[in-house]
Amino acid sequence: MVALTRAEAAAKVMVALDYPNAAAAEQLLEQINGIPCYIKVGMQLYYAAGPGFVEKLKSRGFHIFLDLKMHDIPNTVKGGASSIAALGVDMFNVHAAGGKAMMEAAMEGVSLAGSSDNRPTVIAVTQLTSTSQLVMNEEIGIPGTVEDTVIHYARLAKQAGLDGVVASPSEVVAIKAACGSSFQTVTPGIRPAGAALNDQTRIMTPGEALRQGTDFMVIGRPITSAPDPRQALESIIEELVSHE
Ligand SMILES: O=C(O)c1cc(=O)[nH]c(=O)n1[C@@H]1O[C@H](COP(=O)(O)O)[C@@H](O)[C@H]1O
Repeated sequence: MVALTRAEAAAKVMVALDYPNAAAAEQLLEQINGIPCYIKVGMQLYYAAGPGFVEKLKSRGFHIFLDLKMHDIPNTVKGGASSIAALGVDMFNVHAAGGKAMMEAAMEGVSLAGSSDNRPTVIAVTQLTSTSQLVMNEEIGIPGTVEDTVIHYARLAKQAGLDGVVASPSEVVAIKAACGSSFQTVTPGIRPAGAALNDQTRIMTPGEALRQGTDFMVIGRPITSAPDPRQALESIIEELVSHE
């Protein structure tokens, strides 16, 4: 595997700013100031701080993944995607479970918002990384293996014209085999060795995830709940740089 520079490793990490307000998010951004990682804004922060906060982060040069996981009828998702694309974020997501027509509508919404040259990357959530095989089969009612479901959703997302999927790192190799190496994989469920699992079930360490060939790793609490978030992020980057 080709060794990563520190900047390349940092650019693979998407720090999840799961905070209740802009002030708390700003505090974390201050702590990790100067580290060239991606920033993920999810529903907790977006619903509290709004589009203005996202635009502010963009104007300060951050790469933003806006994680609102849209899942609705195609017309509504088209409108939502158009509004998100107009914000100028770099990436956003929808749920693959909404189906192909819904995902195609998301792409249509993006094209309504502007030129295809600088459009956001659009990805589809497959099976949430908090979902175990048992829960998927017995509670949600989807038969088969999690990997089969993830691959089914990934193929559907590709057919709809999306750029990639959100999945667990354990599914990356199969996704790339099914959809091609340029089909992007964004993987939450990342836990450095010894870190608390919290509500995640399909997990891997940063180094293992890198070895699977993931494009981006979404990491929240292992950084944001650490006593020293900057040091936690630095040590994840170090693990990626030194991983063989
Ligand atoms: O779309 C996501 O980002 C996402 C999909 C998924 O399947 N699992 C998942 O954990 N996420 C997000 O990734 C982040 C993971 O956070 P931590 O579990 O704290 O590292 C959270 O912000 C989740 O909302």
